[in-house]
Amino acid sequence: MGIWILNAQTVATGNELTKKHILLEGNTIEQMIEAAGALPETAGHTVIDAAGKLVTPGLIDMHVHLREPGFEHKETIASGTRSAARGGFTTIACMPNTRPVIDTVETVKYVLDKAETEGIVRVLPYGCITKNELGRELTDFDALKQAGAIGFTDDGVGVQSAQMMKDAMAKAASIGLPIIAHCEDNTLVEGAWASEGEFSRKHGLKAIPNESEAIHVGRDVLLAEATGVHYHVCHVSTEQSVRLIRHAKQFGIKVTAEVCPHHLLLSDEDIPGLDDANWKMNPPLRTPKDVQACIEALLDGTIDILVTDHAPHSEEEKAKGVNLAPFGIVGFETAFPLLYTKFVATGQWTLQFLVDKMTTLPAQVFGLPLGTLEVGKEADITIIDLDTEKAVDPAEFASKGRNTPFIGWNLKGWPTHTIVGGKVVWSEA
Ligand SMILES: NC(=O)N[C@@H](CC(=O)O)C(=O)O
Ligand SMILES: [Zn+2]
Ligand SMILES: [Zn+2]
Repeated sequence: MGIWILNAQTVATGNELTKKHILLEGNTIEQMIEAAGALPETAGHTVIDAAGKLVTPGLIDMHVHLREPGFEHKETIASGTRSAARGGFTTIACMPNTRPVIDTVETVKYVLDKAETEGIVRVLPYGCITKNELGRELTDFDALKQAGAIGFTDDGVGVQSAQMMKDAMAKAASIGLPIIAHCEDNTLVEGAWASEGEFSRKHGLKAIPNESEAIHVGRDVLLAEATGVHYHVCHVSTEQSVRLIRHAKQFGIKVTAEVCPHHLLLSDEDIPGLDDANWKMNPPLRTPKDVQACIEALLDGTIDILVTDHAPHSEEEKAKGVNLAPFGIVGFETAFPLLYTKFVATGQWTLQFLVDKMTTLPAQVFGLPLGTLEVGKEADITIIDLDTEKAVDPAEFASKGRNTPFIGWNLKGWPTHTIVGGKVVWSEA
């Protein structure tokens, strides 16, 4: 018994949609037929009527924090994957800044086992670049790869030593896995949480300059050139980083990059004040000029993909005030509606552009056999209601985290069904 998705509106080119009936059997897409004339014979199958809805390849998020092991009060693999599914994501790649960090075979296996038993979407773990993310000693890349790590990153902190980064890149290149870099020079950011801009000036705050990010990007593209590694830049947020990535790509350096919805939709000038830590994230919200540069970079392909950097924290932690609260905001359950409403519904992006940046392109960048709607491929599918407008209400989140600056935003583009390997893992109640 399979699943027939009837009258699915799939993305053709631009904003054009093609109506199809799609049959899922086992874990694969078995048939896709033009929806014209009589309906297919559906007896013996589950039927989902997708009339009027958008049907896309399952969304892929290559930068998320699931917090397990160690920070289960913030999120677990169970709650995090439910949050992902509710946001339409079928595959997520999780960062290793847990406790313990994911720097051993055992911890990689722990995450994969938990994902298998308690998760509801595909979970791909990254391993640490350095032991304990301390920047002093490389982890065992061969062993971590063997255990299932899909790349290496010390996300949460930048690798401060150029020599350490170069060694990491050389090793990663030799085993064909990417380095995913959180770009941040610690000597330039100490004690600050807001970026250099109107907001920090107005409030007399010590500020994080754009160079703190871009210095690492500039250093690392040179090291990537020298080592031949696939180098992927995390959460790009500055005009300077964009410029360096664009330049590196022109020279044929194997660099790819990601950007988060919040760095495309919010600037430092939107931060309402000093009493809400839901506006505190790393990298910080930058100036309107940086926001514009990131949007342009996504449009011209300098930035390859969209990610959420879903970073849940508890309400108690975020209530400590802007100076003490941890950096980070949740992202799974608002990403698609935010981007659809603000960029596609306003006519700035095509639907195809948005969907590609969240499906086909992340799969391509990381070499995953996912991200397309084709017969014979994995039946990972997201069904989305593009019409119903609803306000963001964190109380409805499946995530344990409620830390979002987008509370109350009226959005369209809410997922209604998330299908992983031919199974409906989440659907709207
Ligand atoms: N993005 C954040 O603000 N926080 C992330 C760390 C990170 O992605 O660097 C976290 O782990 O909370
Ligand atoms: Zn980071
Ligand atoms: Zn992160």
